[in-house]
Amino acid sequence: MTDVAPREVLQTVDDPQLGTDILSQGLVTDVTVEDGVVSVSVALGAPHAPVANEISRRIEGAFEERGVEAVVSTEPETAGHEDGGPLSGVKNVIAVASGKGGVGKSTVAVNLAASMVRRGARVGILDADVYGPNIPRMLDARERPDVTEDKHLVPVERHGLSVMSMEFITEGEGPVIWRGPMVDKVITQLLDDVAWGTLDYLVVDLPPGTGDTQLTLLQRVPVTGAVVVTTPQAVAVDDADRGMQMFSEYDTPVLGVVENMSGFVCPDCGSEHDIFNSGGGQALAESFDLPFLGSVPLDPEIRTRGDDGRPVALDETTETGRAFHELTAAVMDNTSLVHRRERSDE
Ligand SMILES: Nc1ncnc2c1ncn2[C@@H]1O[C@H](COP(=O)(O)OP(=O)(O)OP(=O)(O)O)[C@@H](O)[C@H]1O
Repeated sequence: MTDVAPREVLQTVDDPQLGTDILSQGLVTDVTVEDGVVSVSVALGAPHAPVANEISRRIEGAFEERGVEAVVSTEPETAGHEDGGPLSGVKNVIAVASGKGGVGKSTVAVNLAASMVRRGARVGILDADVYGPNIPRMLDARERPDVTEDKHLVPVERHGLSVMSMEFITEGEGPVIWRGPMVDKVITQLLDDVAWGTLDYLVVDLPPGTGDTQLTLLQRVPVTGAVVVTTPQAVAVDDADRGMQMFSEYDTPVLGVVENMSGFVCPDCGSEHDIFNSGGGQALAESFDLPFLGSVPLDPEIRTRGDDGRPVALDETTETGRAFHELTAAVMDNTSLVHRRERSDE
């Protein structure tokens, strides 16, 4: 052990996505040696991202090759939003957005959040779709949230997720037609007056388009990254363009594009049909130079399980469950990438 310099070893470990070594990238936050065992802390920003496991394995392997045991911890050293506000225990805010309504944005948000839980993360979901909140139905979370002594709403727990929806605070008054300032007030309440606690990820289901809710959220919260959901039909480039402009105005990185309702696997004959065409998501990603995160098939189980409050992503034995699991891995890896890029730019 004595002739192994830990920092020199770390310099030989490359980041799998960026290709540069993790030491010069500034990812190593601490190195200690005790009883011949090297402890390394790396800041990767996105807990339970597969890339974090890969980097840990690379570090351990590099030491093992030199006959040294290494223990790696990948938890980020800070909580995330350090303003001391209600989101200060939240490490990553992931906004799920779409240019148009009805493309399955809420479905993707719920299943993404459920898959993150399956991967071991602490996750909350905020239904910010003030005009059509459907997260409570998709998770069968209908009860009124408790209120703490200092008047904070306690998210409803379901399938390991902390859930909050504007439907909880409007007592199911039905569809609302709200003007900008009112939307602003409700979103502010959902952000400020909720006891979110410690979360690795807060997934936010935005309403479609580029309205008041999106602007309030982007102004008020440091959103770590956005996931854009689209369908395979000819994508309305104008809508997408407005969305991308909005995110870039607020310096919000777009983590990538998901194509939903991509191909239909016929339950009777087993063959796949491209009912809505295919490749629209990939094309959208390419035209904006964004990562393509994956596609989700048109699967009747998505709707039936969504209606029963049991997201399909909870069951990885199904092909659709696995599709969500894979795209969630890509979302988490790209979230980590945002943090790692930030550190190497510091
Ligand atoms: N891949 C899919 N296969 C089958 N049904 C789906 C799929 N994705 C979504 N759905 C169904 O389509 C309907 C609309 O989905 P969802 O509410 O997620 O869309 P949205 O984009 O969030 O809509 P809104 O514009 O109202 O916010 C739901 O009934 C949902 O179960």
